[in-house]
Amino acid sequence: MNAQFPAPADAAPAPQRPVVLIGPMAAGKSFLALHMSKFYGYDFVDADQVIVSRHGVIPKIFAEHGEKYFRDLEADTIAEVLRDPDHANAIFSVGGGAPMTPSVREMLRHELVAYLKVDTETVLPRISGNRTRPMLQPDPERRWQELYEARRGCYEELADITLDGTRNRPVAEIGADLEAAITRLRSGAPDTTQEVQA
Ligand SMILES: Nc1ncnc2c1ncn2[C@@H]1O[C@H](COP(=O)(O)OP(=O)(O)O)[C@@H](O)[C@H]1O
Ligand SMILES: O=C(O)C1=C[C@@H](OP(=O)(O)O)[C@@H](O)[C@H](O)C1
Ligand SMILES: [Mg+2]
Repeated sequence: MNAQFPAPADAAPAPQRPVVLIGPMAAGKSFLALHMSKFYGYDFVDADQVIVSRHGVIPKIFAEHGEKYFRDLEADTIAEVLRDPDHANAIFSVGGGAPMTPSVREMLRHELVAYLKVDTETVLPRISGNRTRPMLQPDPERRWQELYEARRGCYEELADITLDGTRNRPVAEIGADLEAAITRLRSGAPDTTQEVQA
């Protein structure tokens, strides 16, 4: 939840901050962040891509070092991106499990956070047979549901903006909603995004 928005009317403009995209696996966070860079000119940063570029693919990190090691890399990466002025204009997608790490959750409380909400009908076809997300093994559909139930409260609590990614909505529509919400919040108006049914 963001402490800087809206700024008091008489305050100097706050320096620009990234917008952090959270939500469950395969909601389309990375896809949406890339879309926002192409269509609206934001910097694109994806925490998993940074980790992979430095440490190799995620299944191998989990297999060789375990989840805790990955979570530490993830938390360090997120902290680094958030303090980098070069990424102040980023739409920053983070992995679905990132907000479950207490230090990450604490960082995100001070940032502008958009939660990409999806329904099972949208997401299950995207993860069926998935072998690249270690947290979904060995039964992606069942594991996705379990993790979603365990994590959804955390996503809801952090969200300044809730994006409707249900019914397989096209990324262009979700992106337009995100752009409108960012503009609204940065201008100091309250977010009027309607809660969606998942
Ligand atoms: N709005 C969308 N419409 C159709 N397919 C999508 C949409 N968003 C994501 N996808 C597809 O779903 C898959 C997972 O998306 P991804 O961005 O990797 O999710 P996340 O980063 O949330 O795990 C990708 O193959 C992507 O092409
Ligand atoms: O939810 C999780 O625990 C994970 C989500 C993945 O990212 P996406 O949410 O982008 O798929 C990736 O960080 C890793 O496989 C763990
Ligand atoms: Mg992703």
